[in-house]
Amino acid sequence: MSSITATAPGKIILFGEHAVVQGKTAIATSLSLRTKITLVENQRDSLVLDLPDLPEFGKREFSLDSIRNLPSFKESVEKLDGLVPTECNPKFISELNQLIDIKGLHTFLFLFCYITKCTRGFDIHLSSQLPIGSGLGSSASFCVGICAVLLKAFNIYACGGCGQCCKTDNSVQASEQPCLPQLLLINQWSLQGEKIMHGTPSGIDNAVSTLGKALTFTRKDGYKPLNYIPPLGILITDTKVSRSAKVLVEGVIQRQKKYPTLIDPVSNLIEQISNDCLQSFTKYQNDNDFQSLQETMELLFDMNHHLLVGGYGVGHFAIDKVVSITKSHGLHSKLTGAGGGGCVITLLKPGFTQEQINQLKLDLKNAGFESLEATVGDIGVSITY
Ligand SMILES: Nc1ncnc2c1ncn2[C@@H]1O[C@H](COP(=O)(O)OP(=O)(O)O)[C@@H](O)[C@H]1O
Ligand SMILES: C[C@@](O)(CCOP(=O)(O)O)CC(=O)O
Ligand SMILES: [Mg+2]
Repeated sequence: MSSITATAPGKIILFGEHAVVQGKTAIATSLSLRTKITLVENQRDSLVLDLPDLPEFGKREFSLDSIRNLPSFKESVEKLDGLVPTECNPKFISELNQLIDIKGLHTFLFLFCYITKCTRGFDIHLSSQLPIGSGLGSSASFCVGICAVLLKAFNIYACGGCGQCCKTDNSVQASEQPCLPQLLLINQWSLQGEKIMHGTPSGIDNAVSTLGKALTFTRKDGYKPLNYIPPLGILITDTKVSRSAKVLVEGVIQRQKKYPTLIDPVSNLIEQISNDCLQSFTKYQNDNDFQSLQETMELLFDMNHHLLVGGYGVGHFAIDKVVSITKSHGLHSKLTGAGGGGCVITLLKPGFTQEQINQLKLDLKNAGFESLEATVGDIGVSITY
């Protein structure tokens, strides 16, 4: 078998992070920063995994027997159907922890075992343009890429193997976004992986990494593609403060349980912010009044940010510093993703010159932060084979 490669985009959440876990509407768009995974079958009945972005792991080899012999392996995977995404058996997770105590590897090995049943050996390399643990959905793009290549390698197709998913013409290297049924299968398997990463993920991160472009999301109704988003200028700044999305998500859940009368109004107001954003997008499509759109978006950024910090408690002094620096340039910012560090998004003004952007980036750099150049609305997961 020749190699199979998948790339999956990261994302920014414009509005609604954490509130989406509470069942509210969030709006997310994909980024041009992507995770790439390449898989080649080997004849050594082993899994050779190369994760250069995880220095504590690096490159290691697992004999498939060391996984197959885990006590609950057989009961966990033997009855599985690759077309039916299944949540990980908690017993199996604790046994994987005996094998290796790095959470991301539990996610990888869970997806590998449940989708492939450890029947064949592979050399796998995964790396990303995304900062890890920074609110740009690196975990989701990690899961989406893994699921895409494994389902492809084992010819597991929700569509039964349509022409879009199974190019037979060997003359050219096929590079395709899988068909929608296959995208939905990848998305659902990825959500199972995100459950290990995030504990209680809403599903928005894996949805936008799978489908790309922009979408609205609620836990009840899932995703709805956004057919149009205005050409907003967004600067992404990484505070370089690492944090655990799982801990932050759990913290908001516990705070809501403890103070429902205080937190539910916060979530309801964030829902209103998301809805007002959608209305402002539609208004702009009709009246082309960018000034009015910018003014509304700046207010929505400020409100959502302060509700995340004051209401959900997911701020951080480094985030405050980034917001303050951008404010000194007359700009409005909000944390994106789980918070507690990670990334901040800043709404650039239409008339901002490159010189002004460079000065802003220099001020942020001098304060110890790193600004990322990325465009929004990239395509979703893509497979080359
Ligand atoms: N390129 C990568 N290589 C290895 N592991 C990765 C990579 N990207 C993400 N991960 C996994 O995802 C975890 C980060 O997930 P999370 O805390 O949700 O951050 P994010 O906000 O980036 O999604 C990492 O700790 C690691 O386990
Ligand atoms: C905080 C949350 O709304 C988004 C998490 O984003 P990230 O993993 O920090 O990129 C959690 C979720 O929706 O699963
Ligand atoms: Mg994540």
